[in-house]
Amino acid sequence: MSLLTQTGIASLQLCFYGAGSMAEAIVRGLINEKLVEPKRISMLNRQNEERLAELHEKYGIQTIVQGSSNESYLREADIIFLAMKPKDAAEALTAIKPFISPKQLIISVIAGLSISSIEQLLGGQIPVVRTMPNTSSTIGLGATGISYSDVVTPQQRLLTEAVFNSVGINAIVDEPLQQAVTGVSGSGPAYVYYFMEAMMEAAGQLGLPPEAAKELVVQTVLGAAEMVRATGEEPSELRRKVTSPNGTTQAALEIMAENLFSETIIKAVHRSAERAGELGAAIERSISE
Ligand SMILES: NC(=O)C1=CN([C@@H]2O[C@H](COP(=O)(O)OP(=O)(O)OC[C@H]3O[C@@H](n4cnc5c(N)ncnc54)[C@H](O)[C@@H]3O)[C@@H](O)[C@H]2O)C=CC1
Ligand SMILES: O=C(O)[C@@H]1CCC=N1
Repeated sequence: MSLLTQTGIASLQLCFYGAGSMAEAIVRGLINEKLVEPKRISMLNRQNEERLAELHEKYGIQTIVQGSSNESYLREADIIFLAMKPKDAAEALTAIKPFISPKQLIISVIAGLSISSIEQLLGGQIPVVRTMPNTSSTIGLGATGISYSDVVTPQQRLLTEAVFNSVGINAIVDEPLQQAVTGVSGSGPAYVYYFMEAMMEAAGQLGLPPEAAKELVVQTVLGAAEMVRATGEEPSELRRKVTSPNGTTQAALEIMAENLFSETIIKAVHRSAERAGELGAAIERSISE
């Protein structure tokens, strides 16, 4: 029997609270992987019927604007995913508290929001999972950091890991390390896209047609990531193999080093992690006010 079958996930009801890009990424992954039937997934949003209609059309999931029949979807869900922006979290969790019971599993994807803040807002005995996924979950290549509250059962852990395994890989981390995960893999896809944008711009400046530029850049990034994965070699070693003495790569890397490429990336990752802490602290302040 597969791990997924053992968890019994196919018979559960899942409710996503917040209908943004992260919720869509996970839903799309779950449906593509045939882990859960669309009719077992509901999604609630504060507003924006158009967005919900689009998601219903695209995935066949149940979509509901907050205030209509959302109460029953929340009560009946076995797993509730919290997927609104950090600034909306305190208000949203306060609003759903009356419909939540300790039989349910809460999985948050909200940057910075601590397990203790969720417990404060929803009540202490509810099993809570804090995660930091990324948007590559959409295509089954996500990377998710997972942390559990003390009352999450071994079965609920299996279930959580099955969900995030179905949309990529995951790492179980101590909760304080979720800020680091945010800086590395939560925000990480954006750094890679930024790098690709710059590569494509340079390709255009050098005369390559946009389509060829995009294809070459995409394949280069894909190939480089796959080389690290498939060979098991360190990126520094693979970089050395590309870099002929006094050749073209060395010339390019010298420009990068002169312009503090490495230091800039390191600073950026630290800043993202720090920002996750700030977002969490702002929620904590709003709870104690
Ligand atoms: N986008 C990303 O790459 C990642 C995002 N996250 C986290 O996921 C969460 C959502 O991010 P996105 O999907 O990018 O944001 P988004 O802005 O695309 O979606 C947020 C959704 O929540 C809804 N919402 C806001 N207040 C609500 C309320 N009171 N009740 C119900 N729905 C409400 C909004 O209408 C919107 O549809 C954030 O907390 C973010 O930190 C985590 C990892 C990666
Ligand atoms: O930018 C953000 O705040 C979210 C969290 C990680 C990726 N996106």
